[in-house]
Amino acid sequence: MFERSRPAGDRPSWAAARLTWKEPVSHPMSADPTSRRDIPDATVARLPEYLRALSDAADRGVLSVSSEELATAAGVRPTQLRKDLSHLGSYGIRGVGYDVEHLALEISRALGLTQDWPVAIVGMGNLGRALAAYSGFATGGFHVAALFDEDAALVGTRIGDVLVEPMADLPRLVADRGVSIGVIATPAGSAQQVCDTLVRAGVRSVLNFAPLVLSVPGDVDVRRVDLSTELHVLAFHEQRKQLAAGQGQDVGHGVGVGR
Ligand SMILES: NC(=O)c1ccc[n+]([C@@H]2O[C@H](COP(=O)([O-])OP(=O)(O)OC[C@H]3O[C@@H](n4cnc5c(N)ncnc54)[C@H](O)[C@@H]3O)[C@@H](O)[C@H]2O)c1
Repeated sequence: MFERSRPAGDRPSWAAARLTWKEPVSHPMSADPTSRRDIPDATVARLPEYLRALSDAADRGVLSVSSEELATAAGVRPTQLRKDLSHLGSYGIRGVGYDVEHLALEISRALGLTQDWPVAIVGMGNLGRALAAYSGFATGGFHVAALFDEDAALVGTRIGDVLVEPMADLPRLVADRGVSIGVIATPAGSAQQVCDTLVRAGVRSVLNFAPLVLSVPGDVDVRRVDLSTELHVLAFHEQRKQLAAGQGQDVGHGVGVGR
């Protein structure tokens, strides 16, 4: 159970809180922004889950949470949570726990979500259109700044307020709109070429939905999202459970190399 609460709705919105948040002068990370590099990658990977749990708590009007409550909501051990949050300089208060809003803002700041991130999406097919229309981007400081496709029939159409632009205009629009993150939603066959175009235009962070490993210069970060991989892992565990229950069966599917 979460400890203290106030009525949902009687709190500033996350967006408003993000905009009005002021760094405490004495905070270790405000004194030296480069110290954020000391947060281990595994901790960084768990921070979004903590933020989601805190956001859920705030939506219910909860003011403070214990490390046990937050750990349970995020699906980690309390010791792991405390260790992760110690990298942010957040130790909570004994008997009170963590202030939900303050911790959410600290995590948002550590993740870089307190600033605006213009995103460009390339490939306006089924997936690209769904991503472009996804309103959840805006809550993290991300906004869809540009959309691109090579298909002349799609260029000039709109998804929400944003026009689909031709690939030839990508370098200029990426520069003009300060795009910092590129999303690749093209078929695998064109993803490397699209990635090269984004990188040449100055993009240094790429979210790749196409099923292939991209080659990029050392200063470019690539994250790959692959639902098939997640399903494969689930299938593995499901198979284990079935075998343990004595009902395993091989229905003769080939190995899934043709994603
Ligand atoms: N990661 C995941 O979990 C996941 C889920 C679904 C789809 N996908 C992948 O996402 C990609 C898109 O899937 P989809 O169903 O939207 O495909 P789609 O065929 O509907 O759309 C692809 C779009 O990319 C455009 N395109 C192709 N080459 C291009 C290029 N060189 N420059 C600019 N635009 C180009 C096409 O004109 C088309 O509009 C595929 O690689 C697919 O495998 C990944």
